[in-house]
Amino acid sequence: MTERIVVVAAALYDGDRLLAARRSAPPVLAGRWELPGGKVEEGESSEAALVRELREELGVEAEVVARIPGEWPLKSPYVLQAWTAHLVPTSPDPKPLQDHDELRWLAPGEIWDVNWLDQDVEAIRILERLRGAGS
Ligand SMILES: Nc1nc2c([nH]c(=O)n2[C@H]2C[C@H](O)[C@@H](COP(=O)(O)OP(=O)(O)OP(=O)(O)O)O2)c(=O)[nH]1
Repeated sequence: MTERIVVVAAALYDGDRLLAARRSAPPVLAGRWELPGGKVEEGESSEAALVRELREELGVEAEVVARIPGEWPLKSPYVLQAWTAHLVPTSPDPKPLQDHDELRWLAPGEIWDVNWLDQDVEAIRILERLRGAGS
C-alpha cells in the first residue's frame, strides 16, 4: 500500500470571521491563501497535530471543534483534512511566525476576497454551506 500522509488544516473562527493565512513558501504555493496547519506526525492524532501546528505557526492556543466532511488530495502522498477550531480565551492573537507572511480575518462577505489554494476551495465551499445551513 502506498504511504498516505494527512495534512490537517484549521478553519479557525473568531465569532463569524475566518482566519486565512498567506503562504510564504515554497515558491509554487507562495502568495496563495490557505487554512493554517501542517502534517500529522507519526503516532500523533489529527487534533493534537492541529493544535501543535497552530501554536508553532501562529503562536496561538486553539481548541479543535469538528471535522469538516471530506478529504482532498494534495501532491502525493499528502491528503488534506480540515477541522473547525477556535482560540481559547487566553490565547495571544495570531501572528505569521512560520510559513506565512500575512494573515486576514475574513468576515462572511469577504470569504472569496483572497486567492485560496486550489486544493482548499472545496473545503471553503463546504464551510460556507455549513455556515449557511446553521444561520
Ligand atoms: N497547512 C496547509 N497546507 C496545505 C493546505 N493546502 C495545501 O495544499 N497544503 C499543502 C502545503 C504543503 O505542501 C503541505 C503542508 O505542509 P506544511 O508546510 O504546512 O506542513 P508542516 O508545517 O508540517 O511542514 P514541514 O515544514 O514540517 O515540512 O500541504 C492548507 O490548507 N493548509
